[in-house]
Amino acid sequence: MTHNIQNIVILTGAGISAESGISTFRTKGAVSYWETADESGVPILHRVEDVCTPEALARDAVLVHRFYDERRARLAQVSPNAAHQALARLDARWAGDLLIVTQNVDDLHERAGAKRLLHMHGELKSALCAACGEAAPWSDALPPASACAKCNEPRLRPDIVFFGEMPYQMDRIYDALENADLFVSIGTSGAVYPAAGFVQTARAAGARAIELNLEPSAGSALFDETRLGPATRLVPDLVD
Ligand SMILES: CC(C)NC(=O)[C@H](Cc1c[nH]c2ccccc12)NC(=O)[C@H](CCCC/N=C(/NCCC(=O)O)S[C@H]1O[C@H](COP(=O)(O)OP(=O)(O)OC[C@H]2O[C@@H](n3cnc4c(N)ncnc43)[C@H](O)[C@@H]2O)[C@@H](O)[C@H]1O)NC(=O)OCc1ccccc1
Repeated sequence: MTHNIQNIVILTGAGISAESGISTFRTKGAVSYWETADESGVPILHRVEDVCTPEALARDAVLVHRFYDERRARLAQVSPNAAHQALARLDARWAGDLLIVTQNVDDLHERAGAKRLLHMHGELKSALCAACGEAAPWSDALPPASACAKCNEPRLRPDIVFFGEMPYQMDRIYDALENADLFVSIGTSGAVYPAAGFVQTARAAGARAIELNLEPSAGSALFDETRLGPATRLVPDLVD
């Protein structure tokens, strides 16, 4: 990390958790899928429209809850990898401003020790009350119809930002982007907005922009530099 860099914003996507065994997003043409697996390991493709929109929750809450229950249960079977750990080391030692903005809803960044971390699309381990907006840790003891501890309404949902919903803490993110000297994007296809637009905001503010990805992304041309390869190699190389 060169000397004239004070403030850093790091954006991560599903690619940083891929080597930990968490599946990435699939986009075939216009249709986007999430892949999980049934108990015998047979892959199941869920269309985003069926599991990750407010309409889907209204239409079939049991399916949406089962989809996120499966992904939450998967967290117990996976661990942070060398890329998560390298970012946690950088977070611990960096004297300037640093913010890790993740699109991921898994808990691998914080399990690696990252502190200056923001989940812009929510977290699997959090429950949200659809009535009063109260967020609370998700506990598996929570039967689907259980009530909100604050307003007692039985309308708890996964604390996940669905498509069509506003991502979390956008003001804090844009403040950090406008003050960044370095913007690093790791393991993201640049397919989903507003995250896919952060590189333009950072560059417009004068930041240097580096992309670390297995393959070129939809936004590669917007970066000063693209390094191709697995995150577990590229991220330690960048930060150590
Ligand atoms: C599909 C897309 C076109 N649609 C959108 O972007 C929509 C609509 C939209 C808004 N603005 C637009 C402008 C233009 C076009 C469309 C839009 N955006 C929204 O709806 C957003 C909300 C979007 C958030 C939805 N929720 C998620 N996640 C939570 C759920 C869950 O996770 O289940 S998005 C979800 O999908 C995205 C997946 O992308 P990636 O993480 O990048 O993963 P992907 O698999 O695609 O790519 C992985 C990459 O890693 C690389 N890789 C793989 N292995 C490795 C490896 N080992 N090492 C390194 N790299 C690796 C691969 O090469 C690949 O490039 C992430 O953001 C993820 O969080 N909300 C909103 O705009 O609200 C409006 C609004 C405005 C004002 C007021 C109110 C409302």
